[in-house]
Amino acid sequence: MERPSQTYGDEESKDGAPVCEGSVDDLVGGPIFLALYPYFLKYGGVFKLAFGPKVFMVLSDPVIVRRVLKEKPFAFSKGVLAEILEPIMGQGLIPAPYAVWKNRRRQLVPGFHKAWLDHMVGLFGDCSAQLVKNLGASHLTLTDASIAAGNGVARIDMEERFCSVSLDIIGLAVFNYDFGSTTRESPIIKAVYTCLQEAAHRSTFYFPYWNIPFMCDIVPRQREFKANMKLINDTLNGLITQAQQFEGTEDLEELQNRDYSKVKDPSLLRFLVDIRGADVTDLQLRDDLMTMLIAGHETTAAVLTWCLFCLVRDKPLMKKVVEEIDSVMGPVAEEARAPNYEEIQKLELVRLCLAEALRLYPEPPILIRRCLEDVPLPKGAGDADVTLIKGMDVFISVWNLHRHPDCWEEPLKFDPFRFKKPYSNPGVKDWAGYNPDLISGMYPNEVTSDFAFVPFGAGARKCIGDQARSCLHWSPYDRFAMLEATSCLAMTLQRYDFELDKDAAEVGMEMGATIHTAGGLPMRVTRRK
Ligand code: HEM
Repeated sequence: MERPSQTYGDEESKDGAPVCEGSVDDLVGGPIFLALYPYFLKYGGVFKLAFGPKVFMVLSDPVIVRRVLKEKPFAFSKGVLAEILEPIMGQGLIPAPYAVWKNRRRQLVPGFHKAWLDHMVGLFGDCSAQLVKNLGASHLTLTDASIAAGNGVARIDMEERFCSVSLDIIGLAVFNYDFGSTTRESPIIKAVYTCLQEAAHRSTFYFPYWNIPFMCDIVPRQREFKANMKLINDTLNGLITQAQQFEGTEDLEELQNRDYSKVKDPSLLRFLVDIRGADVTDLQLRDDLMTMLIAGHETTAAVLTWCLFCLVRDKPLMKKVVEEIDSVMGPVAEEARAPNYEEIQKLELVRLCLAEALRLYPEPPILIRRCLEDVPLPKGAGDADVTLIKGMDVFISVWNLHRHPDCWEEPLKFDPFRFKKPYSNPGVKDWAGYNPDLISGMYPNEVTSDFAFVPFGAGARKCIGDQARSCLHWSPYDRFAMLEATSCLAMTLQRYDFELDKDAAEVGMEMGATIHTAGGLPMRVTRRK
């Protein structure tokens, strides 16, 4: 990426980073990660964004991201993100400070062990089968004549469907609670969504008015937030109390080797109650569960939605994907059939398409940190000597990194086959490039790409839904999120053909807007013959 020298910082700052004065129109008119992309192209992989009283360091270079996530993970807190999420997730794993995080992570990771994930593959299949069945039932909204003729076309918002199925999965997996959201609307689901919207609202406000005690009682949206949080907390506390009524074993090896097909409650909550040390409070358990619920469903729904969006716009690629599904799972049958663990391993192209969707449309698109100490940065693709100063707020733009013109050939093109070819660029100092030989298991990651591809984060605080080494007998395929997404996408595409229903949706999404702002993903759905 070539930058004219005069644009390399309008003004040098004490930390050595080029300074970019953000324009109000750019930064408040849409999602901030989109506004940062043109600034990245102009200022490079590290620059300081000054916007009114706020200042953020924006990082979009693989070598620099490696320093922050992998080499110095404990030199940073979650900063602004922790402040926004604390009222919802408390001291859950995502916002938790290091001292709390280290104990909780040690307790939670063994829960994602092989025997449990094997069992989860069955759960992914059951919930996706419900989705597939409901897509079929959607034909009932058409006239009887068109159904009878067997050529009914249903118009369905697939983003909403994928959100429902991933919510049902996470509810059952984490606390054995059936949201049943693919079939009905429940007050608890509404409460969860309203709280998430409130978190998004708070992230755009400069003054945290909700921290003023009486404001929570007089501002209607804050009153609603309080009521919703009470509903969620009462439900989670009820589930924790219920789980505690049964005596379980505390032996980790025994727990990790049990036959889950014979276990009445196979949830993560049950595991945590069985294994928990005397020092873990009910409040900490609640925070952990709430964090899983939020972290584990919209992310998966987003990758499924974007992947389907990209595939419907590339018919030859879609054909190849469907051929792979048919060859691995057999021809379309009357009843939807879920892929088993071995079949998911064979669905390579499906997985690479999901990975490519995560590259182009990462969720979350930005990772937020605050420096707890001064951290000097390597140069990467730039030539400035930059130090992150203690107290500084940092945005790691995964969006920019995944579209970095120095790290990817044709970065804006949806091409899952790119992950099969090596790529290197000596212009990015100390970057080892992309090496497909390093793929072990499901799909490329930060190791394969030397930190140019980090959809699940990296280092100590990497996503727990992408954690493979959770027990003695682990396999590189033991990754909750990708097993779930692969199973769900394969089952959906095995049964239905999809076409985008509205030009408007296409235009909105093409601009990179979030799916929500583009009005979901309206699709015309027809049953495959
Ligand atoms: C495709 C799906 C998913 C994506 C793209 C994704 C992405 C991420 C990313 C980027 C992070 C790192 C955040 C940071 O460094 O600031 C993260 C953390 C986390 N994710 Fe996921 N996630 C997914 C699915 C899941 C699932 C299914 C679960 C739970 C079952 C989960 C639970 C968590 C937790 C607990 C953390 C915090 C880890 C820690 O700080 O130790 N995620 N996720």
